[in-house]
Amino acid sequence: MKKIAVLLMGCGGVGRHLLQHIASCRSLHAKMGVQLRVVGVSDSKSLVAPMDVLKEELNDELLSEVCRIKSSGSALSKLGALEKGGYRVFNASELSRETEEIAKLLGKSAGLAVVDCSASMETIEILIKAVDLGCCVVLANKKPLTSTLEHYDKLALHPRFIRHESTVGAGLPVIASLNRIISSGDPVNKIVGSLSGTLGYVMSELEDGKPLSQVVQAAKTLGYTEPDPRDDLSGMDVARKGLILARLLGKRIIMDSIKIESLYPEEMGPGLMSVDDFLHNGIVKLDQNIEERVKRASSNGCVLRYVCVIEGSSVQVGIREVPKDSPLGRLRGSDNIVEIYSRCYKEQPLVIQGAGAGNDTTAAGVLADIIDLQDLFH
Ligand SMILES: NC(=O)C1=CN([C@@H]2O[C@H](COP(=O)(O)OP(=O)(O)OC[C@H]3O[C@@H](n4cnc5c(N)ncnc54)[C@H](OP(=O)(O)O)[C@@H]3O)[C@@H](O)[C@H]2O)C=CC1
Ligand SMILES: N[C@@H](CC=O)C(=O)O
Repeated sequence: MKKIAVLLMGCGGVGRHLLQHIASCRSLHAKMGVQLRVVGVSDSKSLVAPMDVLKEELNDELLSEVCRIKSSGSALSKLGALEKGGYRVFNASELSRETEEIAKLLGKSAGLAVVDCSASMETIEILIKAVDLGCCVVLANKKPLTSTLEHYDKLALHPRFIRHESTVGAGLPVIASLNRIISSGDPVNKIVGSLSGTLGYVMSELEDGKPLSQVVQAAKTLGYTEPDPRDDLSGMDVARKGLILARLLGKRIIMDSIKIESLYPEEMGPGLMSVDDFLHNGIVKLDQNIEERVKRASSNGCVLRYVCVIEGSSVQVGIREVPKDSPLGRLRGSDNIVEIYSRCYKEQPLVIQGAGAGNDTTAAGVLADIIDLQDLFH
């Protein structure tokens, strides 16, 4: 049986679903000859790990307790250090050092998949160290790959050791499809897509006459939004996905070069308003303007979609009026659509479409990525 050791950073909606999927797929994975050993779970302030990561793992009962504690809104540290329970809890000041320690112990020997299901910039350093120590990395978090080109190059140094399918299109096989096209030498000329589950859902609900403030709240409850929904509404999350795809195509682009259209004004930005204040008081002020835009588009036989276009060395993201009866216009709910134009897919693009957000599908994408690494483990 091949054993894949997994260290999970981030135990929010996606991370918890991943742990649940790992536990519920035990017998399926056993039939495939693979066993996942969870040797660490961290949130923003603590890390829980077995006493001896070389021989032990966090059992499913403990993982279920981790999920219960985190879904109740508590910190992982609530688990307490019950040494006789066979695990240890490290605090915030020990978090990075102990994560690195586990990477050192396992990276070059049995192997380790360091999985980033946080939404943090702070994981970049530890991910780079993990790569240096021979670990594999699996990302749902888009921030590491959309940081500086220097960080990107370090993370993507060994392409066989990195998987990040869920960073674009959640569980949809966008990255895998693009990698196949790239490795066949088929030049990609253009990618057009609706890459945000949140904005797709928001735009199609607005068509049904619902106010923006209400549908954004619903998207958050459904697990589609980023922890701060302004990351979606600013277009930043889509820009990150566009940048990840463009960099995969070999384009040396940085975030500042991307033209991004925001759905809210600067004075409602993160530095100036809390998330709660924005959701309860700020966003209602935007209802009328977007309602008028939706009506204007409708009178032209169109609907609004938040579109990403990658062509040449340019990435642009913003609202477009598209015909109701077009592939983009027919998109409903949190579905994403990605059209890839290349030499082989010239007149008719390769189209990938389906659920593009949600904790379940995103975690499924992460799990498939981990299993895809199995040939690197013994
Ligand atoms: N939901 C979706 O549809 C999709 C999400 N993603 C990506 O998945 C990621 C997770 O999203 P989601 O689960 O909704 O986010 P949540 O906010 O629910 O969870 C984030 C988790 O990360 C933890 N965290 C923060 N900083 C660190 C750190 N330095 N080290 C370890 N853990 C840390 C948080 O800890 P604490 O609990 O202490 O705050 C929290 O447990 C995001 O990057 C998102 O962009 C990608 C595709 C689709
Ligand atoms: N917030 C994102 C989640 C997936 O990346 C989205 O809405 O698409």
